Amino acid sequence: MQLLDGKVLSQQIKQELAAEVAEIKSQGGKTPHLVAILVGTAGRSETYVASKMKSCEEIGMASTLIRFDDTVSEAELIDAVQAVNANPDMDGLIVQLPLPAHISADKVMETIDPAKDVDGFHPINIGRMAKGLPAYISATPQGILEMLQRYQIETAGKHCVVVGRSQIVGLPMSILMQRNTYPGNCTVTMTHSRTQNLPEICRSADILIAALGRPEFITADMVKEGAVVIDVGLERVPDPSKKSGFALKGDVKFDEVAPKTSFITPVPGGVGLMTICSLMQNTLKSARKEVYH
Ligand SMILES: NC(=O)C1=CN([C@@H]2O[C@H](COP(=O)(O)OP(=O)(O)OC[C@H]3O[C@@H](n4cnc5c(N)ncnc54)[C@H](OP(=O)(O)O)[C@@H]3O)[C@@H](O)[C@H]2O)C=CC1
Ligand SMILES: Nc1nc(=O)c2c([nH]1)NC[C@@H]1CN(c3ccc(C(=O)N[C@@H](CCC(=O)O)C(=O)O)cc3)C=[N+]21
Repeated sequence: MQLLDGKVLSQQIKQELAAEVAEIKSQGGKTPHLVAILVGTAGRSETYVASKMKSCEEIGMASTLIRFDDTVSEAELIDAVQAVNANPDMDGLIVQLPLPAHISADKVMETIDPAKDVDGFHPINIGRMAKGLPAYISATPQGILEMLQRYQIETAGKHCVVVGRSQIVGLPMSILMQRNTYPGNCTVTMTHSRTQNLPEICRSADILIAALGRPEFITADMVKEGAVVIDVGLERVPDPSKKSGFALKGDVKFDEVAPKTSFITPVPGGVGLMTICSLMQNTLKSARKEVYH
């Protein structure tokens, strides 16, 4: 078993990004700039956004956090998105999810200029990604591809099982793994809560990607000997032995699954850190006008 180590990789990627940002600045170019819109203070959104902003700082990128109370109206939020769209100094925009129930996330996402949509959530980017055209790829799936690539994991012809069909993880992941490029060329099975015989399907996976949000759902009996296991899940579960009162758990029961695998991502320290790197990579691409000209 080898760890797919998000800490090591994200440090490496941040160093590469820092060098690229420094080069742009030394040539008198504009500093790449990521903007995050955060609504309310609920859940872990605040922590994640803070971590994104801090990572930007570390690599010399500019970042702006725009905060709203959770009573903000959809129209006000859309105005804020349009102001970022119109500001040539700002290269990338993320609107942290989830949004309060009275706001349509789809409507807000569709308002983001696809050329600044570094999360890759806009229908235009999802469509372009599916067609294999230049696009911003959703940050978490892109981070997973980067992991597979940097650990040189063979994917062609393998059976990849994706558990979960969310628009931000499972769906784009399943599309990406079947594309005719590396990493890809897999035979993909996409599963969800209505799937029958899930344990059996998981057991036939050479590459198993768990993104369902059910702590420790994937147990050893669901994993083939030698499989590559990618754990996207990240949930808080009560743990009185911890000072904070909770522990972070993935969708995979790590201790019993890890010994059976060839490669596995830890939680924390895996996919989450790669997600943040993808956002910064995409912001740099936007500043360079690499995806949209
Ligand atoms: N590390 C990172 O960067 C990120 C981590 N996450 C984490 O990943 C997890 C998933 O997030 P997200 O994709 O947004 O989740 P969603 O809740 O949007 O989607 C969950 C998916 O899993 C499916 N599902 C739920 N229960 C089961 C089950 N028992 N068997 C099979 N499928 C099931 C659902 O099926 P159905 O469609 O039928 O309801 C749904 O498609 C969460 O723990 C989240 O915190 C998310 C984003 C980024
Ligand atoms: N518009 C939008 N874009 C997102 O990219 C987005 C989002 N909304 N909503 C929520 C999910 C979740 N997400 C994570 C980011 C970082 C970690 C991360 O840094 N994880 C670390 C630390 C975990 C911790 O200590 O809490 C780790 O796994 O080691 C995790 C999860 C981005 N998301």
